[in-house]
Amino acid sequence: MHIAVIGAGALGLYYGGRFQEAGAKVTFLVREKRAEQINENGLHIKSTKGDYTIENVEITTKAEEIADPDLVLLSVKGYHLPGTLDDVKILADKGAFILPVLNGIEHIGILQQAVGKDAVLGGLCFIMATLDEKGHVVHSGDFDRLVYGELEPTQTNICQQLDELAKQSNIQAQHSDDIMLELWKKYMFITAFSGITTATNLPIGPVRENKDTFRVAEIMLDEMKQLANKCGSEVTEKDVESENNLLELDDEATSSMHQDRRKGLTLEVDHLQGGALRLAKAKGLDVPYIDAVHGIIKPFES
Ligand SMILES: NC(=O)C1=CN([C@@H]2O[C@H](COP(=O)(O)OP(=O)(O)OC[C@H]3O[C@@H](n4cnc5c(N)ncnc54)[C@H](OP(=O)(O)O)[C@@H]3O)[C@@H](O)[C@H]2O)C=CC1
Ligand SMILES: CC(C)(CO)C(=O)C(=O)O
Repeated sequence: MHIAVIGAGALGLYYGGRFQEAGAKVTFLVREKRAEQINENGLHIKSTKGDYTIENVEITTKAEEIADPDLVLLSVKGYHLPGTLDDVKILADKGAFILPVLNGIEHIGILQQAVGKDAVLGGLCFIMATLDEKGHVVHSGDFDRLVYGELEPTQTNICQQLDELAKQSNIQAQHSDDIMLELWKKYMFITAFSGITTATNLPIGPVRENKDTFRVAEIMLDEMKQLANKCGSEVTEKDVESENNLLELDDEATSSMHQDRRKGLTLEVDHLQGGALRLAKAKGLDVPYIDAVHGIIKPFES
């Protein structure tokens, strides 16, 4: 399989690297500055599951130069999605399916509108990864689950090819038969987790210790469940409980959004909490806790 990775950031480099390690052909489509950094330092994975250096790195800054892609792994931040759409179209026109792994939900509709429903798969990840100063990915924690699945019946074949590749890869992979439900469950969790850790500027331990603070996160989970239901996804109370790994995370665990706040980087506030508010408004649903937390974290967005 030939995989084009758009965004050789934390997730793109990690999963692209793992797929290359398993024998896939992987081309990274990057922007100029990242290309210079990769040419200088190469691409390397530092991971609790074993390090890996990508040999014979294939990078390009032009989507037109990528021949016969089967799959595009789209792993940019939500605020960079509009800037990738021309390249996504070029690659979809060459016959590639698009596997977005962004947190959130709005990007699915945006991509479907750009390249048609048949080309867009559903995908998400559970992993803690970041780039270091050399542009190498550092994977911490012991999980790296990639969940993917068909949003349209025409996507069975490419998902089966991905199953075969995933079996050979050093990652936890799950082919879901209801990827929309999985996307909503992750969206529910990440909206609450990133919201509360970023708003308090604390990891989950101290948040959990203070009942009044933790209750805010729990109510956000409930509001997200109601939103998922309004949007046609049957997230249940049981899903809320089992997705509520807020209770099981290590005390120091925090969201990638909170880590980005600590580093002074741009945050995905509009893509995650902002997206939830737009959807809630369209469905006539009140989500006052998400609204309040969105307001609190907005000043740190950029
Ligand atoms: N990191 C994590 O642990 C997790 C992240 N996620 C989600 O995954 C998504 C990706 O996050 P993450 O990998 O951390 O983000 P990163 O910021 O590490 O990587 C994104 C990369 O996209 C690149 N990029 C942006 N626009 C373009 C473009 N037009 N063409 C090519 N490359 C581009 C950026 O490159 P440049 O250097 O050019 O700016 C950057 O390297 C987010 O939605 C995040 O919420 C989900 C689970 C865990
Ligand atoms: C919670 C976590 C680390 C799980 O992948 C995540 O998605 C994020 O913080 O962005």
